[in-house]
Amino acid sequence: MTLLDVRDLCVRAPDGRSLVSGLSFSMERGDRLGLIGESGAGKTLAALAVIGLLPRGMSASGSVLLDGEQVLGAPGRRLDRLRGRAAAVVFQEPLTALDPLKRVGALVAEPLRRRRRLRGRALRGAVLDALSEVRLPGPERLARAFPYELSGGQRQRVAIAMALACEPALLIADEPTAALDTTVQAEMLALLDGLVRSSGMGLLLIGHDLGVVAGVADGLLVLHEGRAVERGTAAEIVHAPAHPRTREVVAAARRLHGALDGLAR
Ligand SMILES: Nc1ncnc2c1ncn2[C@@H]1O[C@H](COP(=O)(O)OP(=O)(O)OP(=O)(O)O)[C@@H](O)[C@H]1O
Repeated sequence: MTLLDVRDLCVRAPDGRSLVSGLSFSMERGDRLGLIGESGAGKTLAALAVIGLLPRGMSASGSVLLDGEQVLGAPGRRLDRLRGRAAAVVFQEPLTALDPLKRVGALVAEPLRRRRRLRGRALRGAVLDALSEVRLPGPERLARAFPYELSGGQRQRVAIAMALACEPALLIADEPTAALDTTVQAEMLALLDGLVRSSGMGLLLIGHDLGVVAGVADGLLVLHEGRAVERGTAAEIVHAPAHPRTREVVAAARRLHGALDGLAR
C-alpha cells in the first residue's frame, strides 16, 4: 500500500488566504523525498497537514492518505493512533518538542510505553537502547538529565530517538538541523540517513538548503508560494533545474560550495 498519497492539498489561513495550493505527491515505503523551497513557501504547513496538526483556525482540503487512512477531517482519536505508528515528526528546534520538566529517560519512555507497550525492566532497557542508537554517549547518565542540561545537538538526538521509538513507517523531519552548528549538522544528517536506511522507513525531509536536502533525499519537490513548481530526482534538479525558482535554489547552493572550494585552493 502507498505510504503517503497527497492529492490536491490546499491549506487556507483563518482569513481565507491560500497558503498551500493544489499540492500532490506520493511516497512508497522506504522513499526519501526532500521538500525544498524558500522561507514561507509552505513546507511546514504541508507537513503539518500530512499528520493532521495544522494550527487552529487553518483549514485543509483535498486528500491525504497516510498508510491508507484519510487524515483530512479525521477525528482526533484516529489521528492519535496514526501519529507515531504511521508517521512521526522531528521539528527544527528540539527544545520546543521536549517537555522541560521531564527527564530524558521519561521522555523517551513515553512513546515506547504507548506504542510498544513496554513496561518495567524491558522499558528501561529499550530507553537505553534508543539513546545508544542515536549515538548519545553515556545513555544511563543522559537518561537522568533534563533537556536544558543537554547541548542542541544532544537534544535533537533525543527528539530523533523519541520519533524512532514509535517505529513509524514515515519520518517527517522539518529542518532538523537548522538550529545546529555546521559540524553537528553534518553528523546529525549522517545519523538520520543511517537510521532511516537501516530501518527501511520513508523520510520526508524538509529544508531550504538544497545542498543539505539533496545529500539525503533521492527525490525532490520544490515548493514556491505554496505550489509545487518542480519535481524530479536530486540529480535531475541539480543538473537541469527548469523553473526559475529552482534555478535560484541551485545557484545559491553552488555559490556556497564555490565559496568553500575557493577557500580550499
Ligand atoms: N499560524 C499561522 N497563521 C497564519 N499564517 C501562517 C501561520 N503559520 C504559517 N503561516 C504562513 O503560511 C506560509 C507558509 O508557512 P510555512 O511555515 O509552511 O513556510 P515554510 O516553507 O515552512 O518556511 P520556513 O522555511 O521559514 O519554515 C507563510 O506565509 C506563513 O507566514
